[in-house]
Amino acid sequence: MNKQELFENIKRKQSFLCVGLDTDIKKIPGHLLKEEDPIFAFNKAIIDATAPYCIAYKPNLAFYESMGVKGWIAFEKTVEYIKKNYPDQFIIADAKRGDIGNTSAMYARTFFEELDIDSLTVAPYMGEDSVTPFLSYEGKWVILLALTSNKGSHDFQLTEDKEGERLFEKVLRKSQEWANDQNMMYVVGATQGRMFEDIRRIVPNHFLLVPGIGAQGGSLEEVCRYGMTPECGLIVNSSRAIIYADKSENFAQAAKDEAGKVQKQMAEQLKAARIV
Ligand SMILES: O=C(O)c1cc(=O)[nH]c(=O)n1[C@@H]1O[C@H](COP(=O)(O)O)[C@@H](O)[C@H]1O
Repeated sequence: MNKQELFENIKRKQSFLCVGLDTDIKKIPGHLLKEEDPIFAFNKAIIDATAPYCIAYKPNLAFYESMGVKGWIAFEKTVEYIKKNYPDQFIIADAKRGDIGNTSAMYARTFFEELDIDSLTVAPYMGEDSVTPFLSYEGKWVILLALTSNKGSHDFQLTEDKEGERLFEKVLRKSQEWANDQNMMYVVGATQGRMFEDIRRIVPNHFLLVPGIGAQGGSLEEVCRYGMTPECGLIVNSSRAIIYADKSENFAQAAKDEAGKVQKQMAEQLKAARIV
């Protein structure tokens, strides 16, 4: 999916919500455990319930890999299900990969050839040759970690060099030598508030993947105030607050209600910015 198609989907659905499929066998409703593949059964119900309100899904690989082969199968089935039934959804494999060049090339093959997923989160800290193997796939996206939502983002990302440039700023600046706003996005946590202003000075047109609303307490309103562009430029993720809104047999309806609520707030933001 290219940038223009993504923007068209955002306008049509009046939403820039990404539902995070962080599916934990210990958190899903008990009645699903008798299903042959409980993780996939849960994801399928969540996807069917939330698809009208979102434009992207982000399965986080940690939740699947923690279950070994069974988890990997559930992940593949989930990706296939979205592609077959909701082909307008942008799929993000949240795997935070990146390694020496020939190893990154194998990760790229896994996610972009074998699974044919739209995008992958990538860690930038091994530098250019660890990122460029992901960039040779037409129509695929690298989503590079820039300023993350967690407390530990202060440990490295906010440290300054002698010239006063912070590490996340260096990541944003340097990586533009490798890619552009048609094949790279950046992760910026919703908890980072006014930092979005600094980020937009360096990357005014790139899409940002913004996790951290909902369970982590980030403010959608603040993210939009400081981070939105004329083409929206935001994909805002919420995982736990949507998929575990209710742990009874009513879980899918509760996820639908929660996604619907966030979509309404997003529609208001898009209207206020005169995007829709
Ligand atoms: O790359 C990510 O998606 C990510 C980056 C970041 O800075 N913070 C962050 O929370 N995430 C991911 O976004 C999701 C957030 O989940 P909730 O806090 O449950 O909405 C998890 O899958 C995290 O791994």
